[in-house]
Amino acid sequence: MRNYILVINPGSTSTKVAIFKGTENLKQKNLLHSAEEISKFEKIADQYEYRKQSILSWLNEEGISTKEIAAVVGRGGLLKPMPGGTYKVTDALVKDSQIGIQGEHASNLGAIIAKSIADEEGIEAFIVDPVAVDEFEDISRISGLPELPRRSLVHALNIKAVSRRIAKKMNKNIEDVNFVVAHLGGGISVAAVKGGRIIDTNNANEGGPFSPERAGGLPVGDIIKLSYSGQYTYKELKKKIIGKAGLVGYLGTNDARDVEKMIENGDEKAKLIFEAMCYQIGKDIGSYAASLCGKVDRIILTGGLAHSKRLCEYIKSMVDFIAPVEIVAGEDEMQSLSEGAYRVITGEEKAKIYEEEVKA
Ligand SMILES: Nc1ncnc2c1ncn2[C@@H]1O[C@H](COP(=O)(O)OP(=O)(O)O)[C@@H](O)[C@H]1O
Ligand SMILES: CCCC(=O)OP(=O)(O)O
Repeated sequence: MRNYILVINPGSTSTKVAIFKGTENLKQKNLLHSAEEISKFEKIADQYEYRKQSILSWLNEEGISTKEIAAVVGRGGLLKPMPGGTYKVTDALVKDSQIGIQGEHASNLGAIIAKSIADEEGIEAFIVDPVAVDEFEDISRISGLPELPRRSLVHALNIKAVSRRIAKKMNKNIEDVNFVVAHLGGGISVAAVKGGRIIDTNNANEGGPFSPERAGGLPVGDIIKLSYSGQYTYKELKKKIIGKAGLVGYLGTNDARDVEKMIENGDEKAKLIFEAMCYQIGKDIGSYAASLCGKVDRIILTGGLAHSKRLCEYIKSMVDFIAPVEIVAGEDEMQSLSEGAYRVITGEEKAKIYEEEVKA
């Protein structure tokens, strides 16, 4: 009897897996991948077989047969720019995930692994609100250099889920409310969400505030100089900006809890850097409030960093003149993935087809 939905959420150092029955989370595990293990692979897509086997072993340990799974749902990656929603994983979607059409990121593995497990069982695979969700208004795409348009690469899954949750709490339809949502995790997205659509955001990999691991927006002239300095290869500089910058670059840790301990022990540098991160987040919230012409019903702080009282208080003191601030600490990605698949399985929503939705 096929009763379960298998949920797969690949991150840079772990793969979160869960088994849902309907919308109830029955079992969840964070399968950790050591830096040593991951570094053996040249490209992210090469990790496919290794991560798939970890998932199958976990199912085995839990005594769950793949014959009990009705559908598989994965986090969607850096595909072609696409509208939000639940998508059936087609061959074209898998191909673009393998290529990493907008870049390399662990989320590209979600669709690849989901489809492979689903195909072996003759069932369907889905992704929900992938990182490549693009609902930008035309004006948001203009960067100042015609060759380099601004791109929407964003924590769409959690941003849309918390937006739905807060709209419900306000007894409002999502179409009738505007939010500025800051997803504050390993990467940071600050987004203007107008009636449920993400109409503008920073690129969470390459712009916006600096984050626990990422540099965020950098002075353009200086980064060109650094690129040609001979100090770094292309790969080294990319890795530095995405994984060895932000809190890691200044303080040697990506764990905000460690930084808070340093501050409590009187470390002035740690205080300055932590507050600079909060300050940059606050400034971007103000900027996206302006994108919404100040018509902001709520500011929402979410992601792992939103567990930090110090961080939330700092940002609140900067932005609560704009709108009331809601804190949704952590993220609801596994639940949101399962719900996206469930809405399709139960016929409440029709799965979108990638090839029909994306521009050629
Ligand atoms: N209770 C907490 N207090 C302060 N910071 C926290 C807490 N829990 C998690 N964090 C921080 O949140 C960040 C990770 O956020 P998370 O949303 O889990 O990221 P990702 O899913 O992108 O890896 C880390 O810097 C971590 O230290
Ligand atoms: C590339 C945007 C998505 C992102 O940054 O995700 P993580 O924070 O999970 O790396």
